[in-house]
Amino acid sequence: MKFYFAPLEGVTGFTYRNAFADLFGGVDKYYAPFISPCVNDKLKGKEIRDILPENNSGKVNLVPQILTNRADYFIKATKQIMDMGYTKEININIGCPSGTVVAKNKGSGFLRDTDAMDRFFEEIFNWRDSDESGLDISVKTRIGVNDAEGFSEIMEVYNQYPISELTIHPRTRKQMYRDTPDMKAFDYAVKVSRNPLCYNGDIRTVMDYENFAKKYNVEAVMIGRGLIANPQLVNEIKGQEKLTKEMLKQYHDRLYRDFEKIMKADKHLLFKMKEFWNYVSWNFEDENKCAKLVRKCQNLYKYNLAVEEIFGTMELK
Ligand SMILES: Cc1cc2nc3c(=O)[nH]c(=O)nc-3n(C[C@H](O)[C@H](O)[C@H](O)COP(=O)(O)O)c2cc1C
Repeated sequence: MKFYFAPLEGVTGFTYRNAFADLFGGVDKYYAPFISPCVNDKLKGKEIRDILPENNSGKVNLVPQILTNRADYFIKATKQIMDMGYTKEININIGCPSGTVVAKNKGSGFLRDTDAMDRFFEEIFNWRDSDESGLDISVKTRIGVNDAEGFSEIMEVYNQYPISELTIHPRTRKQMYRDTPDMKAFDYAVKVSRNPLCYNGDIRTVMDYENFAKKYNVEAVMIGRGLIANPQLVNEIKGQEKLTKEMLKQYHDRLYRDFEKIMKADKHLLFKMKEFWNYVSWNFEDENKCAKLVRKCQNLYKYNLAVEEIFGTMELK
């Protein structure tokens, strides 16, 4: 099985990925949060900062991701990204459920128009084949907008193109991150997909992974929140030691130091670290108390006291 780190916009940026790869690793590929190209000729500044090779450690096997429903924007952005050295694989985001994205028929909003998807893929694969670059084009998708009824039509579109890997997060846009993944829809994809599949969704523990792997014979799984919460998860799956408080403390301190260097104001650092605890508190026996201790901090002084209390007095599950 291959293991991929899912992209989480605002969370798994380069600072985060570099620290993770140094301290834990074990992941075959890291998918970068989406870049959304627009009418401009070039992606600039903030749009590409996250994937600049100089910002990404050599330990991070990074796959850039593009969010668009326009073949011309995709091709233009991909050429620029390939010039930066990313010539192996580009991923297309057809899953983002955010309101502003869906309103523009992008991300999971694209799923409501399978004819438009078909035209988009035809154009980009024609370009890819004529370019002879050998670039792999992979896709990360949800299973529908309001329900999964149109999923067979969506799969029909994917099946017409040589997508190098189709990652399925079996939720609809409407579900956002609620409920459980729709494994019936995933079963259907396993049955009909002509392209290699990767599963994504709610793998948070070794047991979750083992239950999945017992049942499915896919080549890869992509893990997001579970791996942010427990950075040792993939290593544990591979039989290494369980996450310890010391590992978690080291990870915390590294991220704190690295974010401190690039954040302009204390409140930004505080926000970033609170976000980290949104996930990491899952590991603690009393996860609600842990989350609350951090959430109520109004400044870095109080935050540091709270972290000291957590690591000093609270135990992992
Ligand atoms: C805050 C947040 C940001 C996300 N950003 C992206 C993104 O940029 N691109 C993408 O394909 N998916 C994005 N996702 C979806 C995740 O990659 C993943 O599909 C989802 O969290 C389900 O997997 P998990 O249960 O392993 O976390 C995001 C999810 C969250 C919660």
